[in-house]
Amino acid sequence: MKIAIIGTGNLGLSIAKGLIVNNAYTTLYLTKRNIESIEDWAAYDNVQITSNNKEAVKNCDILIFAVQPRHFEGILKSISDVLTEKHVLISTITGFHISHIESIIGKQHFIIRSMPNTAISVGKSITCVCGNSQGKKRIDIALSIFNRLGVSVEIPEEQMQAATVICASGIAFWMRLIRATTQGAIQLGFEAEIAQEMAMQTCLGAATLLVESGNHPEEEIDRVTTPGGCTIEGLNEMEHSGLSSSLIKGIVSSFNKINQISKSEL
Ligand SMILES: NC(=O)C1=CN([C@@H]2O[C@H](COP(=O)(O)OP(=O)(O)OC[C@H]3O[C@@H](n4cnc5c(N)ncnc54)[C@H](O)[C@@H]3O)[C@@H](O)[C@H]2O)C=CC1
Ligand SMILES: O=C(O)[C@@H]1CCC=N1
Repeated sequence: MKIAIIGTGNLGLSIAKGLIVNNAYTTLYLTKRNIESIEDWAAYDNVQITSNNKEAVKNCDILIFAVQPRHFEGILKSISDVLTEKHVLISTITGFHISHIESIIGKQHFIIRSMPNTAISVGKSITCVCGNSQGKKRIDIALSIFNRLGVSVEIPEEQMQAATVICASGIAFWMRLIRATTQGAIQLGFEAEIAQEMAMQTCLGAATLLVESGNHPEEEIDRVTTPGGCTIEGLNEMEHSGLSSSLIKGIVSSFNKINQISKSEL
């Protein structure tokens, strides 16, 4: 697979790392306006670095766009004359609707909208995808790329904003929970390093329990909460302080914001 990542910033570089570690390309082009910070990546086999998007498009079949929303339209216009029927376009751009992409380059192209997260760099992204009517014919290509870099699911485009909050912003939400747990552990007397190790591994253990058992979280909670014990004491105190409620309110705020951003992109 000849893959170009157009816009190699935070997300683009995470995708590049995932592709390189998993050996999931034959040729990989990484583009950026100022390539200085990514030049070292040219040391990997068959990785080309350029600021010339058209060159990357001409030499690749799969185009993954990871630029800020405000830059996307201009980039699409600038490459539209070199797009051909071989190209599959995969956008990761938040709030940028497929109809908007079609209005710039036409409906005839294979267009896929995706929402990965930065854990794609370690092969652990949950990536949601959807396509235009042409793109649906190539959705398997997108799913197979993203399945090598984690788990992917096809969802209706209407749910893409919600998926962005839960899956992409979700990385930041879970990081904050891990950090707060670490701070609690430090207060209980652990050194920062071991405190973070304990918080991370417990988080990983909890998620793995659910992934592997298919159980509901409350079933696993019941196994931990000894009647009259310390776990239920702590959990109830967290809930009195609004743990679940504050998480849900944060998710809804994030969703409202993404809808606002998305409207201004239309
Ligand atoms: N960061 C994240 O966790 C996620 C980001 N997204 C979306 O991915 C997109 C990129 O986000 P980030 O990586 O965080 O942004 P970023 O600002 O770190 O990266 C964007 C990159 O695009 C480059 N760029 C700008 N104009 C260009 C051009 N004409 N040609 C080539 N490269 C150009 C910039 O130099 C920059 O390196 C955004 O639309 C964002 O909404 C989606 C899911 C997760
Ligand atoms: O915060 C943002 O707006 C983008 C979308 C999801 C992750 N980063």
